[in-house]
Amino acid sequence: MRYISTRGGIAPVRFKDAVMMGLADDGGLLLPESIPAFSAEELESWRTLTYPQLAFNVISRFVDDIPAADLQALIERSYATFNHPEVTPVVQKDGVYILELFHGVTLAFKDVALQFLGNLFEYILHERNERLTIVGATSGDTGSAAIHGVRGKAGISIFILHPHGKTSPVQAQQMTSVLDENVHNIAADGTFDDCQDIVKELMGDLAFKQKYSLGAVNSINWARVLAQVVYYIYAWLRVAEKGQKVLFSVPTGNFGDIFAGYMAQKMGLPIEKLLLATNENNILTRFINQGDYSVGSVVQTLSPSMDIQVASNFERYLYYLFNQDGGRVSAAFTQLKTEGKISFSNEELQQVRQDFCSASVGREETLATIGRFKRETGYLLDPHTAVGVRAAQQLETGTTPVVCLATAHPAKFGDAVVEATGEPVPVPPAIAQLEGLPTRCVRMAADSEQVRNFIIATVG
Ligand SMILES: Cc1ncc(COP(=O)(O)O)c(C=O)c1O
Ligand SMILES: N[C@@H](CCOP(=O)(O)O)C(=O)O
Repeated sequence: MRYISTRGGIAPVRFKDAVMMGLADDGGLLLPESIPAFSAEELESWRTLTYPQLAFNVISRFVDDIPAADLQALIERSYATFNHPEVTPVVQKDGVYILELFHGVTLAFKDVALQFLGNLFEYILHERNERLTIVGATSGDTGSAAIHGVRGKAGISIFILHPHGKTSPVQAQQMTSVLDENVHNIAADGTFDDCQDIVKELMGDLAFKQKYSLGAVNSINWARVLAQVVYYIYAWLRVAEKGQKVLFSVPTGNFGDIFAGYMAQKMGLPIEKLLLATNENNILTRFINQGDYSVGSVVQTLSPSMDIQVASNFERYLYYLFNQDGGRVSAAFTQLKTEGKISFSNEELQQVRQDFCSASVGREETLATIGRFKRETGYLLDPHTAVGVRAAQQLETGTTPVVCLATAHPAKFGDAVVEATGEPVPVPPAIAQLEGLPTRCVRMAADSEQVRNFIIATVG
């Protein structure tokens, strides 16, 4: 399988090179040259597979430069760290299915892909005898999952930028209490979008990227999206009958998670609709419902990991929306830079509404959903998941099974959950043990030159 850029400006690369390249060298995002499909019969034959077995079946279709036995071992090692035998179990509550994606080491869905990516990096670096300097941006969850995916690994240094004071206290503690020598946290005075811009700018400086062997852990890295495709299929196998269509509700920020669902659908998974749920940072909801893709300011909400305006993976979707025309994608991003918006034709917007539906859920509705769900089912939702659940409950779905992605454990966002329920949140050991741990973090302006100099001074 070869990978191409959404902007059409690079020669195709193979999987391992795509993983190491992260952001495509022409500034675009990497995608497989073609999408491997599965049949309804094949899907049926996967019903009895364990999560790692299914992951191998799906991921191996996109990878032809790692021997099967090595890939299988790598996948098994990645999911052995999860504290649930099913890895991503599905539970049924109040008429919807909840796909629990928070049983990994840092209690958020990011662990599903970042345990895999950490092991993949280690494998490729060992094979090539190379080093890697990871530069990543986080609104709270990617950072801790990436740090836990690569902490202590030989040949890897990791620099994670988060917006100072804008993550939950648990998220900040999870990142900054990791004191391994290869881990460097930067608290930037700005928003997640500022942090993501810095990462893209540094990765876009090809001389710097090459000299310091920069790598990406954000979902700009194709391997992140690929690993996330698996749990859509896993969930479908648990809730649907042969051929039955399912609706997935996806709390959305950077568009990586819902794009993985879009890929699963393109591979052949019977998906009725992907419901894109946003908090008050609702640019993508405005886009889907009104065709208005104009960038606003990031606002702080109860679901801080979704406090994002410019979603990086939206570019991957645009590539398909624009009939795989890299020139049109480049033009769209030039327009975004100069005018702060992207314009679409009526036909394109019609297609968007076939692919997605969308709703934005505000603070009061999020709190009310967590409170009501707890009272009526005894189940605690985190604020991100609550956005997806509320969005789904507003829809007329008839007999279509609805799967809501539970993207984080509620204890990561204790303040919001206490405000919603009036009760303390049971704290899992992974969070309880963080209390009082020493931390290390450098605070800096959201300025790419300062970050660049810090990286140079640190890795030498
Ligand atoms: C808990 C949680 N929910 C939802 C999201 C949104 O996912 P995505 O950025 O892939 O759209 C994030 C951040 O990525 C998150 O950390
Ligand atoms: N919500 C994310 C933001 C980064 O998203 P990614 O999927 O592109 O890594 C976070 O928690 O950091």
